[in-house]
Amino acid sequence: MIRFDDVTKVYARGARPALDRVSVDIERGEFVFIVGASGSGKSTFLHLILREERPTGGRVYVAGRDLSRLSSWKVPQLRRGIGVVFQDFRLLPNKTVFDNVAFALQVIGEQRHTIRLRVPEVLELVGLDGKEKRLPEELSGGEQQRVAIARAMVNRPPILLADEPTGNLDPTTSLGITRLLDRIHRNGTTVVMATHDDEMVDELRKRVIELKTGEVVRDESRGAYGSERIA
Ligand SMILES: Nc1ncnc2c1ncn2[C@@H]1O[C@H](COP(=O)(O)OP(=O)(O)OP(=O)(O)O)[C@@H](O)[C@H]1O
Repeated sequence: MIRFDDVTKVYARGARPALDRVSVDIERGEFVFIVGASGSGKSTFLHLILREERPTGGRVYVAGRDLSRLSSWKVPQLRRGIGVVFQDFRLLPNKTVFDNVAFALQVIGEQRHTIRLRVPEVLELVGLDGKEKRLPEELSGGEQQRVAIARAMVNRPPILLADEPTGNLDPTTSLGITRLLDRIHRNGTTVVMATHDDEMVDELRKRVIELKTGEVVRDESRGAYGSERIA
């Protein structure tokens, strides 16, 4: 589903690579944690999948498409197939829960009856039914993140990228969010989650790819957050 073939990313001439000859294959339907210290290249990894950045060397493939050969006018189509969730939720503050999620369908020109059907469906999936009319400020952090996940999933993308989705949440709330991402994964979505959240990684025991100064130093199928913690 996602393939990095010897990918290097250098942002500024002379700077140390943010990613250094990374080769990784993520199958359709996998759940993968990307871990590593701050600055190790996790966000860069996600930006390359979205073609928000382009590699300096090597190739990135998403759903069989070589992103280096993708015309600019096809980038929106690529991104439509990828839901994205961020640490800071990024909700529209003056729109209700329903409208925040509906907006993702409106911008791609979905019809009103599709929107009326899909939004309640996805809000139920994330456990927010009954809160459609609230504004983001009337929700807890965990609920706001659920809205963001609903917005990312309402278009039914085959891939979900999450960049530190539990970074602003307490441990109990984080666990709920991570379990929700796991449920989405079990429904068939390929999930890639960059995180510092050791408890989440240890709880779920999914594939773990660890980056260190841009290099893959570990890739385990049922990994823990830190390699030293593996029995
Ligand atoms: N737009 C940019 N321009 C220049 N350098 C950048 C840019 N984005 C990231 N970098 C550099 O690339 C390296 C990797 O950054 P990246 O954001 O991918 O790491 P990260 O693992 O996501 O970090 P964090 O956990 O703090 O979010 C860092 O040295 C960073 O300073």
